[in-house]
This record gives sequence, C-alpha cells and structure tokens, in this order.
Amino acid sequence: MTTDTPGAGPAPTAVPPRVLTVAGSDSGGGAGIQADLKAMLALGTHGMSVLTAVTAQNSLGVQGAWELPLEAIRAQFRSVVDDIGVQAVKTGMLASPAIVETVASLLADLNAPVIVDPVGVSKHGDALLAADALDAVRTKLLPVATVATPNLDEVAQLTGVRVTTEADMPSAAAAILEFGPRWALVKGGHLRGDAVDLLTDGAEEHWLRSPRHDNRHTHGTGCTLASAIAAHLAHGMPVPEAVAAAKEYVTGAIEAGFPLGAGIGPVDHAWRWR
Ligand SMILES: Nc1ncnc2c1ncn2[C@@H]1O[C@H](COP(=O)(O)OP(=O)(O)OP(=O)(O)O)[C@@H](O)[C@H]1O
Ligand SMILES: Cc1ncc(CO)c(N)n1
Repeated sequence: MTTDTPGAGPAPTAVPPRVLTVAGSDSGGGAGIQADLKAMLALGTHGMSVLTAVTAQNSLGVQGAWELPLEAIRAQFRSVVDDIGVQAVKTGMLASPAIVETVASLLADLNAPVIVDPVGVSKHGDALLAADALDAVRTKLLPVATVATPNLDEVAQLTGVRVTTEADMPSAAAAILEFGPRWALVKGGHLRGDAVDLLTDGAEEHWLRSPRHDNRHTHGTGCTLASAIAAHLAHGMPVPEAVAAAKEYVTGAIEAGFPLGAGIGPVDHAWRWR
C-alpha cells in the first residue's frame, strides 16, 4: 500500500546539517579538503569547502603547493555563507600569514562554532604553513576558535611548551587557551602508549583515551578528527560530547586504515559502512 497522495509530488527531503571546511587540497585524497568532506559525509552532514591551497601530494610526501589568491578565498566563503549557510566550520592548511588573517577576519563575523586545526607540517614532515604565519595564528585565528586542536609539534611551535609525557599536557593546553580559543584539545597521538588527548576550557578537563593502533596508515588523522568534531557540533551536540564522538570515529578510521602507494596510507572514512 502507498500513502502517497496522487499528484502531490515527492515528500520533502530532510536537509542535513551544513558544515564548511576551509583548507588545502590533498591530491592523494587522504588528508586536507578530501578527508574533511569524507568525514562530514560519513557523519551525516552536507560538507562544503573553501579551498585555500592546492598540494601535489601522495603517500610519500608533498611534491608541490600553490596558494589561491585571497580574492578567490573570500569569494568562495561568501558564496557558501550568504546563500547556503553553515552550522559549523573547520579550518586546516592556511599556508601563509595573509591567508590566516583573511580567514580569521571572515570567521570573526560568523555565528557558528569554529574548529581550528592549526596545521603546521604533514605526516611526512613537509611544511604546510609558512614560519612567519605563526604569529597570525596566535593573535588572529586562535581567538576566534571554539575548539583549537593542535598536535604536540604544533603546541611546541605555538607556545614553546614541549610535551614528552601525559603529565605535560595540562600546561600545554593552558598555554593554548591563553591565545583565546574557548576550548583546547591537545592531541597526544605522537606520544607512546595509548593515544590520549586532553580537552579543556580551563575549568573542565576531559581525558580521551583510546588504544594505540599500530597501523602506519594514519595519513589525515588530524583533519578527520577536526572535521568530525565540526560535524557533531552541527548536529547540535555540546563540545565535550562532540569531541568524544569524534575521537571514537577517528579511532575506528585509524584501525581500518589501508595501504595505498609506497608510503603512509589513509585512514578509512567509511569504516562504519563496511
Ligand atoms: N596510532 C594511533 N592509534 C590510535 N589513535 C591515534 C594514533 N595516532 C593518532 N591517534 C589519534 O588520532 C587523532 C589525531 O591525532 P594526531 O596527533 O595524529 O593528529 P595530527 O598529527 O594533527 O594529524 P595529521 O597528520 O593529520 O596532521 C588523535 O585523537 C590521536 O590521539
Ligand atoms: C592539504 C593538507 N592539509 C592538511 C594535512 C595534514 O597533515 C595535509 N597532509 N595536507
């Protein structure tokens, strides 16, 4: 039996939450914009993108990088925000001081949570942010962040705090909070033992612990985690719940990571569907 009324047309389709990534392209599809959009799809949102730079990249490293003009970055942002609207934003590779400043000023006027992944270098050690852009990240971008998600190298670059054990993580997070994000998520993925991250707003502390998967196919872990947080926030979750759910998602994606090319393969964004 059908409940359709003849002539009434198809039932209206539910609109998923809209999430925006402002980041660089990874031609190999494992990190950057490509990872972000895959994570957003897997978590039931409509992903959109503002491309900041294009990289020629694969499992072995970054072979080339080209920045987009500031005008192209502003125009993409306006196209998306003015017509479609966004319920959460994630930033990734921003390449230069001028791009960091442009993106920060666009985000300052936006009424949506902003996840800042302060991407510095790729897993292979290739620079994705100019050294002279760090100051703009500290003074312009981090102040507009709802959640900042530095890894331990980025913490050291931004704050000078060196984390060698879990016990150092609270002071690293406090140093990040000094720059003005509402929450700091310090990622301990580069330590030994369990993969432990610390989320804090200066009052609450949430430790997120997962078993370390000895899988070398971890290209795109940071991009995937930050995009998953943005997706869960767009669904309306509070920050601690969104970060816990995103950690669970990235852990599964790392466990299911697979070999591609001769180097570091990608995490599997579709692990829950297999
Ligand atoms: N081998 C692993 N097993 C389980 N979890 C991991 C592993 N490596 C990283 N993680 C987790 O993955 C998430 C991303 O952390 P990571 O430190 O790898 O980010 P990142 O260095 O910014 O990533 P990227 O290389 O994409 O920039 C964190 O939640 C971290 O704890
Ligand atoms: C474009 C791009 N953004 C972010 C990362 C993070 O590792 C990467 N490797 N490439």
